[in-house]
Amino acid sequence: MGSSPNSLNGQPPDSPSVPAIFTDVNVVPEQDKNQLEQLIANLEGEILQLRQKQNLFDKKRREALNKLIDMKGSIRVFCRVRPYLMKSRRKIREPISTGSEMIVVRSSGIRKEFNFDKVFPQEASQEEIFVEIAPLLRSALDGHHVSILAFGQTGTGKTFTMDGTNDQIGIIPRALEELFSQASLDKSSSLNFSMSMLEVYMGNLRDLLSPKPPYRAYEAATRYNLNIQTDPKGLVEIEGLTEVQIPDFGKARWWYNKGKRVRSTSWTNVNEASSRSHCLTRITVFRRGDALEANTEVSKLWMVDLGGSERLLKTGATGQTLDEGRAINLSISALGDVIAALKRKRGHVPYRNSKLTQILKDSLGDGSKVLMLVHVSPCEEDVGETICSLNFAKRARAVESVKELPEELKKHRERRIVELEKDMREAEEEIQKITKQIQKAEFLLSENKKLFSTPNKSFEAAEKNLQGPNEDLKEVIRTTQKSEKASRRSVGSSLPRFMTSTVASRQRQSIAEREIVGKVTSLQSGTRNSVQLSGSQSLSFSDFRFKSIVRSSNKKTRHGEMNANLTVSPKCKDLDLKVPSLPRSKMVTSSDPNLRVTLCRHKRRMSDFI
Ligand SMILES: Nc1ncnc2c1ncn2[C@@H]1O[C@H](COP(=O)(O)OP(=O)(O)OP(=O)(O)O)[C@@H](O)[C@H]1O
Repeated sequence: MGSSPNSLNGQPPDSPSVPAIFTDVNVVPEQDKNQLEQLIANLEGEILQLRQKQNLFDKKRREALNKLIDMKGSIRVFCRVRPYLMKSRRKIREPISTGSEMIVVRSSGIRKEFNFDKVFPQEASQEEIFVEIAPLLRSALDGHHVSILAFGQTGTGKTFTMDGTNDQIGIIPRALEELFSQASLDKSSSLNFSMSMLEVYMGNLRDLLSPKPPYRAYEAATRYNLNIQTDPKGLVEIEGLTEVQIPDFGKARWWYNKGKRVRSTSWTNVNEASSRSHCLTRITVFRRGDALEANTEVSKLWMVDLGGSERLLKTGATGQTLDEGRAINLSISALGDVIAALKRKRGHVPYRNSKLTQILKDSLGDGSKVLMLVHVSPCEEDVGETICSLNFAKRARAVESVKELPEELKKHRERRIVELEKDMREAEEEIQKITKQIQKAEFLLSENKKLFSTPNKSFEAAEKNLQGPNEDLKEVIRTTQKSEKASRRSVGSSLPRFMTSTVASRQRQSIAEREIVGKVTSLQSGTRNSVQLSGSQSLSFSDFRFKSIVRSSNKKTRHGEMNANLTVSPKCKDLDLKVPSLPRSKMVTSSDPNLRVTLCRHKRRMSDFI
């Protein structure tokens, strides 16, 4: 799930295809190798330090998010009003009106007001709902158990919210995608996921992902009655439940669709495709820190589409459908009791009253985050059901709701929330910055390692290899040699005065060097201008070979025969020359804290070029 060590900003750096002919020219003498070795060790140390810093900020971010969610309430309740459907009878005076955290039901002279953490009106999009869910997913990735439960009257849009349609994707498929996308950004730990899906149908558990055994009826194969076990630590496990590894979003989506197809649906008078059971999707998150904190944390994310609560008389249910309805209602009421007991911090929490609450036992209590999404219909004829559902949701909501807090405490709470949000943002920004620095350092490290492993052949030997058909490349190297010989007199302190550089030439040279450093830095940050060299392959303007190659290539450019491997920017031809070869004493290093790239230039022995 991490990116390649050489990648910059998650992108593999552009590495030029280095012709073998140039590889042989890359000669690293012994003394340079020692220096290179030191450089590699420094970079490794830097990476280690940066990782430690990254872990620290990640811890800060996790703590801030956790406090933030707890401050907002670890059991939160959202309400969503379904839009009118084609078949709905619409009255001029609508019974439901909404505010951002309030819903009012008016009918036959009664007026009831309910407050929730968030109320989504009829026109709310799937995206708007998901935005509010996303922090909980982050919390699950951080190691907390999270449960997202959709409930409400039959036909009010629970399945629409949780699963959605092809063009209006719901919470579960979005969450799957988001988990993988967040995991790919998380460089401080490695995250792996597995998935299970089950259905609680008439008090029995059915594995929705169980493999289809040959020679067996499908129904029989899936109608397992699974046992729920609780280990001494209080962790719940469902015996024999299929758990599949999901390495990527595509696989996750595939398994999810498979489980969905098995879910039982049957016909009632209220909803054409009514869910007759509770459908539970569990994503288990395995979070493993880096070597510094190597333990694996396991957390569960439950996304539950509860069966429709309904007045059984109204649905016209009889026989099995009536029993299904009763079972659904019983377990929803048991869930309400559990949440009420948790909220009142009662010693006894009645988990055992239903299979649903037994399954969710370890994901509803202390340290877990619970989000209940109550769904209601906008229609007049459903007002009774709507009030029932809203009363249930109200019971589930935290007692210490913000409305009931004294003004002073409310203000303090709001201030604290702003502070925590700021802390979280700052920590996230730092993490991003450090991640980029690590990527750069890793890139430099790998480049220098490549340089280190370059075979130590002589330049003459390299020249012997110049037998290939590429005359342009040969020409570049020959010109380089000639030019180096010719200009070696200009280097060194023993040069006659008239041959030393003028003020103007020194200025030109220093501008040129600065620009090269700039080019390399921009390459490190993943921006590909016309620079085709990796960091350690850049040439300094003062390098003889560089100058001569520039001259040679410029000449060629003028004649329109530029070598395909050489690119010259129209703006600054000399400085943008890209040669996919590696001058022997050019190493790329970085200086902490900003990992600024500098070219480590070395004095050359003149014999190197003869
Ligand atoms: N927000 C919405 N926007 C558009 N259509 C919606 C919305 N909510 C629900 N619907 C539509 O209403 C119908 C019933 O929705 P859905 O099946 O999701 O209800 P449900 O609560 O899951 O029902 P049941 O409990 O019987 O399974 C579907 O046709 C669905 O597409």
